[in-house]
Amino acid sequence: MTSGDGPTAPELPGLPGLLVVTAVAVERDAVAAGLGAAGDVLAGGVGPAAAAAATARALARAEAEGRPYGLVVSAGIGGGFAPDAPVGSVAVASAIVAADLGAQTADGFTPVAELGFGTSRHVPPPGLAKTLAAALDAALGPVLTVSTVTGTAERAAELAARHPGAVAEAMEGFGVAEAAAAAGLPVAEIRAVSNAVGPRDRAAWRIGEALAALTRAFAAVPDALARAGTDVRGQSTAGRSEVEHG
Ligand SMILES: O=C(O)c1cccc(C(=O)CC[C@H]2O[C@@H](n3cnc4c(=O)[nH]cnc43)[C@H](O)[C@@H]2O)c1
Repeated sequence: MTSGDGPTAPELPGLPGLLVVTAVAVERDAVAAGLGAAGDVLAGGVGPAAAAAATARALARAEAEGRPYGLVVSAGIGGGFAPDAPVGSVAVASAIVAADLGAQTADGFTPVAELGFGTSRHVPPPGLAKTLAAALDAALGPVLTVSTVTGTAERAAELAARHPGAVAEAMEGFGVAEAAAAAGLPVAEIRAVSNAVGPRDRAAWRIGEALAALTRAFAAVPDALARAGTDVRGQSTAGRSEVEHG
């Protein structure tokens, strides 16, 4: 269900709920079309800061209302690293990495953790990530969070070299993960690939194809979560978020 559509699933006390956070409304609707009543879907805005703020607010509100979530998933379209994640495919994060959070000097890039401040990486439960990837026929690897969409082959090569095995980049995962971590909740990230990470060619983005892949992927998520032993149920009382974007 989408956040704000009112009660669509029975309240199941004691079972943790699923919150999926997308950037914009078309992604939210694509996820909700696949997921049905198995979770709440919120469009929280583009970029890590908007995503973190919207996620934190939704989690705090649910907790205050006595219906805490048990799992948070960042989802939407994203750029795919060749050859593992071609356009139209799905990527699941083995790690959610803030790829441009740190310091850039003539000697190169230093992640924020190496500077002694916080972390630039969140790791979803490994069994959950593996099970999701298998069920969704998805590439499994680090998914990078960037504040600036990669637009050159040089930058794509730099990111791939710094993050071996990276399968995708997007702009919200790390923000969602920071909010989930602050609430003590596990996080996952699922991206449907709309474009290749590389030289900017906005006309070549296949957004419709990626949104269709997102819907198909989320139709398989409830079974995958059950298989992974992550027992989540749709919340019945989520109100419309005041932080809806799209
Ligand atoms: O065309 C541009 O220059 C441009 C600049 C900033 C943002 C955009 C967007 O369209 C927002 C991207 C939106 O979709 C996700 N996304 C999709 N592909 C990528 C990618 O290759 N790299 C990073 N993010 C991507 C992202 O999560 C945003 O929500 C366009």
